[in-house]
Amino acid sequence: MKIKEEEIMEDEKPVASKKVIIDIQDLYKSFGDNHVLNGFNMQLHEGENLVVMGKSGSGKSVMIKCLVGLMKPDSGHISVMGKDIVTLDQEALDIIRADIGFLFQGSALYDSMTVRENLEFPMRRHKEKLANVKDTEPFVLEALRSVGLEHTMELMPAELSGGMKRRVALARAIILRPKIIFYDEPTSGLDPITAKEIIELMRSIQKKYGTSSLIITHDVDCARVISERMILLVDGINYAEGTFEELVSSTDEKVLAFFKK
Ligand SMILES: Nc1ncnc2c1ncn2[C@@H]1O[C@H](COP(=O)(O)OP(=O)(O)OP(=O)(O)O)[C@@H](O)[C@H]1O
Repeated sequence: MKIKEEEIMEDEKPVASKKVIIDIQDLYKSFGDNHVLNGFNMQLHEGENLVVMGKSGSGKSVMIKCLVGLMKPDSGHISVMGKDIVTLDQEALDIIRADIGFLFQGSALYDSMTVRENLEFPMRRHKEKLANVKDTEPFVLEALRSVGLEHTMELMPAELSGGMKRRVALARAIILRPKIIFYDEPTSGLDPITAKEIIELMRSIQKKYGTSSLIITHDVDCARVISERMILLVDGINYAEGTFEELVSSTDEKVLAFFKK
């Protein structure tokens, strides 16, 4: 039986046929003689979990900074949700950033603020996105509920375990209902069981909110479970791309080096 394209549900479409939400073309960035990005390319599709792996110092943070407009590339094209990041002014960048959730390495909660205040922080920063919202509490509660921590609203970060802090940071990343989430080493510093719980939460959040995720990780187990596609950043380029299974069965030494424990 022949199925018409429009009969295929959006989330059943193969990744490559989904809409591109981030497009990086031919990105170059050097610091003096240190040529960090040498023509890097990357596409993130709507609803996709894309893992980028690269060894320490390979330029992952530089790439993310260029992506959110914190750093200007030497050359190349970066489009996020259809907007040309390199040419946007501050105000336009802020509007784009309100649609991006960040889970920073090590959670990065403000120690002097309660869980509630930590979650309210991005809401205050991006007031324009929530112009009609008078009461922040339903947002805070819903985000905390998504990570199973609604009872921690009035606690201080010091009263939480490492895994709970990471969950609160995840709740903060989704509070503005972003279209894209950047995860920077989401499982670093966690024991394997807690790391697994965080990965499960990332999956459930993607299902619930339909977000697209860009995940920077060194954690091979995390990459295996979460990625639909992977890009290996080596020598400043997207050296290899494919599913976990495709890359792990590669015969290329530089590719295999990522999967050796
Ligand atoms: N502002 C800067 N000025 C000069 N050099 C920089 C700057 N930012 C980054 N670099 C250099 O760019 C290279 C890539 O750094 P980057 O932080 O992107 O690596 P990374 O892949 O994120 O590493 P890690 O996994 O350790 O966080 C490094 O050699 C770093 O010294």
